[in-house]
Amino acid sequence: LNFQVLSYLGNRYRANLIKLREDPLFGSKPILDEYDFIVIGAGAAGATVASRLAEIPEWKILLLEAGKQESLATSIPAIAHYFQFTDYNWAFKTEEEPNACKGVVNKRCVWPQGKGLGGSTIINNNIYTRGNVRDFDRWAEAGNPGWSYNDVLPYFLKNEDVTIPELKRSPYHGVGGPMPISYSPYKSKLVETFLESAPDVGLRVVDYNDPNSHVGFSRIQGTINYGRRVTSAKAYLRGNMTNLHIVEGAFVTKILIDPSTKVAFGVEFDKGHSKRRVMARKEVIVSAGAFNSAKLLMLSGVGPKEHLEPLGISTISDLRVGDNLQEHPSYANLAFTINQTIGLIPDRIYKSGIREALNFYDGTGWLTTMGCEGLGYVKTKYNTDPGDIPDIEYIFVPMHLGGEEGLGHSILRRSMSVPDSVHYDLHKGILNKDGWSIWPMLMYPESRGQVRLRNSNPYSKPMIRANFFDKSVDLYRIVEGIKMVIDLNKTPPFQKLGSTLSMRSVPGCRHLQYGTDLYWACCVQRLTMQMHHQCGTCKMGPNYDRNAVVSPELMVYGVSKLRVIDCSIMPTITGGHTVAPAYMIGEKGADLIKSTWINTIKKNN
Ligand SMILES: Cc1cc2nc3c(=O)[nH]c(=O)nc-3n(C[C@H](O)[C@H](O)[C@H](O)COP(=O)(O)OP(=O)(O)OC[C@H]3O[C@@H](n4cnc5c(N)ncnc54)[C@H](O)[C@@H]3O)c2cc1C
Repeated sequence: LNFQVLSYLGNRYRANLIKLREDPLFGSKPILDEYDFIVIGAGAAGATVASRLAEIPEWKILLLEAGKQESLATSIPAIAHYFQFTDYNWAFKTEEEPNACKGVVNKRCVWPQGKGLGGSTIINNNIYTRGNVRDFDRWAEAGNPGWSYNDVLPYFLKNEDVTIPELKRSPYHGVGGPMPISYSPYKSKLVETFLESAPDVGLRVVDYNDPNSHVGFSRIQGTINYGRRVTSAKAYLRGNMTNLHIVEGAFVTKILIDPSTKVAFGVEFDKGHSKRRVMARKEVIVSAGAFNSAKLLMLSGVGPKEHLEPLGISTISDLRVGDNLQEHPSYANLAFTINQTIGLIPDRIYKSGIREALNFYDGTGWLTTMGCEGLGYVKTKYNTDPGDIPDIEYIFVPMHLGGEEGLGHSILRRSMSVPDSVHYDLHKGILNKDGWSIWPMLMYPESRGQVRLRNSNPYSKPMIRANFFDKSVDLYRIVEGIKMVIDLNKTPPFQKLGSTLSMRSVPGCRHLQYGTDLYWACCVQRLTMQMHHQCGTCKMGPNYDRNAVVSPELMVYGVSKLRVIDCSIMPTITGGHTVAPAYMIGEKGADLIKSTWINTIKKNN
């Protein structure tokens, strides 16, 4: 019976694989010498662009992806963090930071980015949030026509297929798009407590993706279907598009740009042990994510001249590539314990592994959880905006970091690079005890970081300076968020569970009085936690913006036939997690390309 079940699962998995070119397993066609469009990177934005371009049957499109296909295991939302320890992760790290990451392993914060057909959507946490109306209106006000909230809303809707019954009729949700949006089938009792506590702090339960109700608490809308992860590859690349050639294991090392005409005409990439060149008749599109898009442009001569020339790279267009890096820092070490066994304790759940596997097969059970279950959008005392614009996001997790001992051993906190000694000291006495945490995430950082080449070798990882808390208000907004979470714990719904804050202080901050602003600031600076929402490194802006890398049409300044379409184009980070905006950017980017070339075709006729 077991054999039959396994071979059934194996066959189903194989039937779902994307057919690749030049792969002996699939006996498919060779890569051509020339395409109309070459898209680099099959992540959230790249897969979207490539599949939308393939809607034009006369066009031939090549999608190059450095990583491999997802697997049956990566479709399990609950174990997302494990894949950060596999080759589905580019596994970047910050340099030593002046104001952050001081207590993590080697004082360098880990910075994952997904690698494979699906990009970061293979390893992300499936949280689907779009951000605030003002985020996009500000992009437009900064000289980017076509990017206001009203302009981009149709692209959010085009991506979405909401299956949450109460949201299906909302004009702010899409039905029938490639990306299913649902709640996780698994719901802990603790998330109900979180939602019940909203009125006690003057808030409502809202749909945070409705532009009229951002501030409030909610369950998490997720990019999942029947409890399974849906990646950009699953959503966009499974169709039978014969004009779209998809190649995995293709590491792009350079964009080919004619130095005299400044026209992009192809790419160079490594596949297996061979170096390849493929030409683009119409455009090259860079969708390699905020670190690798910046890196690839710089390797190809597009970037700050003062940085490129000493590395021996001649500058084709002197642009501020790699500046303006933004991210959402947070703090994940608040631990509350409760007196009931209703938390998510991996050890307890893994011990009923067979039952959970069968549940997952039916699209139910613990394995379908995203780990975090609720979001709260709140305003701190630093937020003077009269509108519906929060400055801190609460990420509600029905477990504290001390809850993952035993089976499934400390994967979550290892993914945050918290050293063993700190972890066991901080969670002494509460290991594997039921409880919860809220991670307060800074929504609009004022500090800006930077990405630079380490050298001119395409295989070297870029230098990343996050520069967290360069502006101290960023730090103190998180501190306010922490204090507000501690107050939330005093509300009746949490108190009914005997919820208690663990007051063991963080090693390295014990010289400060527990609970003061200085103490919490020290904790955040030592155990800085990140959301992996890197963006902004190829900033979109008008031609008079000296820091802009791409135009509002996403064309790289100073080079023709070259666009960047991914999170790196964001002028400012959105107020929420970034995958929904990445899909929106991909959808809109594809339309911008179509409007350029379809109009040209018409004009020529
Ligand atoms: C661990 C983690 C958790 C996250 N959780 C959430 C969440 O819950 N909700 C949310 O909204 N957002 C989340 N995010 C962020 C979100 O997934 C990203 O913002 C989004 O996927 C970015 O899309 P992108 O297209 O810009 O880049 P990516 O999706 O990262 O895609 C870039 C692709 O380009 C490929 N590539 C790079 N360089 C090359 C090269 N030289 N040659 C060929 N291919 C190349 C990469 O392998 C990758 O496949 C998370 C991210 C991570 C890493």
